[in-house]
Amino acid sequence: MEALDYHAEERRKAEFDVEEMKIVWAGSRQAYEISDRVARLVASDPVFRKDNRTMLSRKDLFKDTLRKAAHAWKRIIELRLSEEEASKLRFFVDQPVFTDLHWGMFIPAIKGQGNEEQQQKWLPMAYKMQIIGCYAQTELGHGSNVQGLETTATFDPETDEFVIHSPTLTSSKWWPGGLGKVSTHALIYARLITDGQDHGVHGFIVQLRSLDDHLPLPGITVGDIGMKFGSGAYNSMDNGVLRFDHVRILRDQMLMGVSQVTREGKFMQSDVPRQLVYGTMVYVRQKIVADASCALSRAVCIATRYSVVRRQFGSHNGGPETQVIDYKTQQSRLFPLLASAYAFRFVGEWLKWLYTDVTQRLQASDFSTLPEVHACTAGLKSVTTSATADAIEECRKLCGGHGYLSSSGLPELFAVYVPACTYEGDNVVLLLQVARFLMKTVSQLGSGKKPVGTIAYMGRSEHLLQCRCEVERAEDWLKPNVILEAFEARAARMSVTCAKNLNNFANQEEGFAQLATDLAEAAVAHVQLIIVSKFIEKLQQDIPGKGVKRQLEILFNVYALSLLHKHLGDFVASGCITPKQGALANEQLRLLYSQVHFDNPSLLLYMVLLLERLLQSTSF
Ligand SMILES: CC/C=C\C/C=C\C/C=C\C/C=C\C/C=C\CCCC(=O)SCCNC(=O)CCNC(=O)[C@H](O)C(C)(C)COP(=O)(O)OP(=O)(O)OC[C@H]1O[C@@H](n2cnc3c(N)ncnc32)[C@H](O)[C@@H]1OP(=O)(O)O
Ligand SMILES: Cc1cc2nc3c(=O)[nH]c(=O)nc-3n(C[C@H](O)[C@H](O)[C@H](O)COP(=O)(O)OP(=O)(O)OC[C@H]3O[C@@H](n4cnc5c(N)ncnc54)[C@H](O)[C@@H]3O)c2cc1C
Repeated sequence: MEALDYHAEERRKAEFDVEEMKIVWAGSRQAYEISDRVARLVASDPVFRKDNRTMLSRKDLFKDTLRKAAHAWKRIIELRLSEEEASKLRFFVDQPVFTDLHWGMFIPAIKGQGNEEQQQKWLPMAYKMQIIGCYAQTELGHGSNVQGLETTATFDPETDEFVIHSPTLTSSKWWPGGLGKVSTHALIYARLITDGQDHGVHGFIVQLRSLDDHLPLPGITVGDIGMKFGSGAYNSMDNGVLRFDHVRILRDQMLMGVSQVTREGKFMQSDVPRQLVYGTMVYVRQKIVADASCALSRAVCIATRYSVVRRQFGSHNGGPETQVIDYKTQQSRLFPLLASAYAFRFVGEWLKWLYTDVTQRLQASDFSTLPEVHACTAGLKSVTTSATADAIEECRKLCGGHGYLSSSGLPELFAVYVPACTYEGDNVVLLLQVARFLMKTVSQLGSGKKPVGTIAYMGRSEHLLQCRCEVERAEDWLKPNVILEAFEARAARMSVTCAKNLNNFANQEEGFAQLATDLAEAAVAHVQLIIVSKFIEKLQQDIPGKGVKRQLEILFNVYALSLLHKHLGDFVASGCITPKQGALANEQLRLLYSQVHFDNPSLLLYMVLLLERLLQSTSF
């Protein structure tokens, strides 16, 4: 049977309503319709072709990218696409490009950290792309440590200007996307200095290139930092280097939404947390979580198609060989990745709500949920991108030799995706931020301050440290409350143990440094609990369509039980489950794999409906 006929056959065998499942994946019928419409628009437009990407030189790749970006902008204007449709179109063009940072960071930063006048001045030009902006925070010497940045912005009361300067080689801005060739402006994060006093890092809008001839302005040295990982991939992006030699900007070019400098040079810190200067990073981190589910679904889609079509060994009496998807080892490697795509999709939907909620609260000067939002965005960005990067590599291996071919789509997908573990915050550094939040919560347990939201379970830690999971048979692991309690007990035990061990150190900072690995692992346990709990909440919603909810329940159990199996040591050490109960969980997982199989290609292949036209380079 031809591969495509087989796919059609597999779809027909689906025991659930594929059309409704597409809506679940997209988040709503409207979102699905927009995605499908824009995906068809991109797939049918030869300008957006991708199959030649890995064969182009860096220069031709960059020209090709500029051409696509210009064509995308032209189509957005011609078709009067909405902001959501335009964002989808840029997403489906699927090539790292300067507009990612212009729309994804430069504009959000002005909206989040600029005052009303600055928004009115800069946003209209940015929306019309009369100026192109980038987000220039990282320097050659500092990326993770934002408070270590060296670029200076010194206020000159004589002229009512800031002098932007790169005092050292390591203060050179290094990495900003869009900086190397395209951006006319940058959002520069620099040390604010007034009257000899250093007020820490703040944002400044600085013009880099002339709007007439695009040449760098006086005092500006700017260029591209060169080839990056792999051919094609992120080399379509002009990540750049930038140095300032006493460049003067007007005072009103400091973003004044969070803090201000008066005409007299007085620094005014509004009564808002200084960390709002980091707000754009929080915004992007929550976007990256949803993006992880997309990248993961693409890799799993390729690996599933291969696994359904590929046959190897097992022929009897000249009959067909065995489909590799029927091997238990293939299933145990592939199906948890399929389940993870859904898990990340749903937690990404929730995180978008959490971010929207905190944005509304901030407008009412309610900062109460800011610490939790920071911990959730940092932790989920870290855990989902690490898992997705590992999963894309696993999908390559699941496809045998073909997975290593560019035409499989996997090498390019891997090369474009893996920097997500680094940009917008190194994943370990972000886990340590989560750990800091966990330790602070544990330290306050006796204070009467009741933990709420995603950390509420910590308020039940006394019970959780004693609880024993009620599992006597494998099918007991199919109960969401049993799984949830196991994950809560594991996370609580790991955090409380770290907190106790920290008390063995006279100096908390020294203790945190010595226990950093344990703290990072406790952070992972906390974040995985959030993902599991949001999947459960999704299943508690009304999910229409024949068999759709049933399939999602199977995927939930595959996701949770495969994690439990992978981290069994943590769960058993927490005392909440016994080795025998762990074995029963693994037995249940094996049973689930056989259920997922018969629907798997349909589950996956409907996702292909959205993406296969974009995986033009996938040749099998
Ligand atoms: C290709 C596209 C694919 C996917 C994306 C899709 C859409 C996205 C849209 C647009 C983006 C486009 C493309 C994305 C691709 C590439 C872009 C990449 C851009 C970048 O990389 S920009 C640079 C990113 N850099 C970082 O993330 C730096 C990481 N470091 C930090 O954030 C900080 O240095 C720190 C948090 C590690 C430490 O900060 P600090 O020293 O000031 O703070 P402390 O650790 O001392 O903590 C003090 C206190 O503050 C709290 N805190 C810290 N941070 C925050 C925060 N952000 N919000 C709220 N609170 C915060 C901390 O918890 C402490 O509180 P406590 O109560 O005192 O404990
Ligand atoms: C493709 C790409 C695009 C980018 N785009 C932009 C952009 O547009 N704008 C921008 O400003 N930046 C951008 N960046 C830079 C990016 O944000 C930084 O690289 C990132 O924040 C990591 O910082 P770093 O490079 O200093 O890594 P480092 O912090 O030097 O990390 C190196 C190692 O040190 C470890 N480490 C560091 N600190 C600690 C600690 N306290 N405890 C334990 N371990 C620690 C890390 O875990 C890691 O293993 C981009 C980077 C990439 C790769």
